[in-house]
Amino acid sequence: MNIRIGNGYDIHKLGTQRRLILGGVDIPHELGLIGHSDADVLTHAIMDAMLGALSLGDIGHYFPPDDPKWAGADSLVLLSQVNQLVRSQGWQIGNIDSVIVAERPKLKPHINTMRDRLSATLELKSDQIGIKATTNEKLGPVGREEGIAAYAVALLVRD
Ligand SMILES: Nc1ccn([C@@H]2O[C@H](COP(=O)(O)O)[C@@H](O)[C@H]2O)c(=O)n1
Ligand SMILES: C[C@@]1(CO)OP(=O)(O)OP(=O)(O)OC[C@H]1O
Repeated sequence: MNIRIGNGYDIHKLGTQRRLILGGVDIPHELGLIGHSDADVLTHAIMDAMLGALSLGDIGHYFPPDDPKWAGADSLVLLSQVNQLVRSQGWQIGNIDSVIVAERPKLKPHINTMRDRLSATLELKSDQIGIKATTNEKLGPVGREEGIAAYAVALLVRD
């Protein structure tokens, strides 16, 4: 059995007139994440963890932020493409774990929906995806609600 591990990180600024999408879930909040795509930091961190596990580069390589094709992109569509890439090389996902760092809003009520969306996209059982939320205890840019960050690790396995 071959095993590979990867990690991913992303952060986006918060602003008005934007939706807050995390793990493919549209979360009601007065601020949303700013980006070229839908700025779903959790999904971006997970993609980078999967790519990193196989030394396949990062999401900017596959979905360049200056390519108009990805303007407003649904990150779950991009995640599906990364999933196909990983599986096409004979790898399966053992599990993914992640943490979202956000001062507000309270994410706990949305975590299971995020796990359902992500596991459906990745063809996994929802218990193969861990998602936690924590505040940054009001410290730094995330603590000042200037942005939201996410970290992820992915374990890939192959016979
Ligand atoms: N945006 C967030 C942040 C945190 N939570 C939940 O609250 C718990 C305590 O967070 P601390 O940062 O104060 O340690 C955390 O374990 C999460 O369950 C949340 O739902 N949304
Ligand atoms: C997926 C992409 C596509 O533009 O999303 P962005 O919203 O630009 O987000 P970022 O995490 O800065 O870079 C990744 C990009 O490849």
